[in-house]
Amino acid sequence: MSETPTLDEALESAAGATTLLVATDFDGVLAPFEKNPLEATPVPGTVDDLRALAALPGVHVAVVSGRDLETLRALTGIREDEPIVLIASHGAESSSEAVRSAMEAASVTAEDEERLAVLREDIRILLDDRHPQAGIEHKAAAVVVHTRGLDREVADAAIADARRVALEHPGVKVLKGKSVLELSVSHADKGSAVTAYGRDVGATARVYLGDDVTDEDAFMRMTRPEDVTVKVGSGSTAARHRIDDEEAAAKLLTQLVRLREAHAAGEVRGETSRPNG
Ligand SMILES: O=P(O)(O)OC[C@H]1O[C@H](O[C@H]2O[C@H](CO)[C@@H](O)[C@H](O)[C@H]2O)[C@H](O)[C@@H](O)[C@@H]1O
Repeated sequence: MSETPTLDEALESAAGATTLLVATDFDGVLAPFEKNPLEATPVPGTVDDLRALAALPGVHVAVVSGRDLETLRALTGIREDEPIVLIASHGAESSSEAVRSAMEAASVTAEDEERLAVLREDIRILLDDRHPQAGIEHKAAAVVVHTRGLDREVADAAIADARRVALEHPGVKVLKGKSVLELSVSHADKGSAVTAYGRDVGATARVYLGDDVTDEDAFMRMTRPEDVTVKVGSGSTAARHRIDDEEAAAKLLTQLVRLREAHAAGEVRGETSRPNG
């Protein structure tokens, strides 16, 4: 293998790890963007590939998202009794007890909820009065202003005004995503949450796919030689690898299933596994 492995080489190596964590973002990775956030649908086959990975020995799977837990469960169709962990609200919510416990210090307090209620109302008034074309999304720990599909000037004005409103609310974190401005009272981040899950399962290699600025927290925390960080789409990134789009992400997951199945079959036949675990 060359000093800087190609993505194929890195995946081949990670697939042979004793304990592999596969974690993926939702919007812009598993699911292409839609104007209506509730219409985002995973690329066909991707959730089944996650299920196939989770069924293989020594593989742990997580979907990591800015969505809240209830919405993420509904959009992925991943049931509570399935062995796939959901990490939602950028790490503030999770189906994993270990992740919840690790993120306790960042959990939303009663005071945060009061702050969020006032903020929701101020954002609603702003959009009603000045930006009726912008959309609003309410999440457990955040309110989100949506501008997908709007003219650039209209979108920029809505985002700038929402930022100004946020400044009037101390303790509110502002996250600029793709055609969204998220105003959150949670101080969790995807990097802390997903690495907590990796520690809990004893991952010896971690694969993470993400497309947005909030995924950079995960990319920056996954810097062991065995880690495979993959940025989906354009934009600056701390990830080691890049692929084009959600279709390429779907192919990568299928490739990972095949590679891990091959390693598992090799072990059953008594072949020596790769020495990276
Ligand atoms: O962490 P993610 O899973 O990537 O979630 C980030 C945000 O995704 C959603 O917004 C994005 O997808 C929408 C549906 O396709 C699209 O309309 C919007 O323009 C995108 O930014 C979601 O609505 C946000 O709450 C998430 O934080």
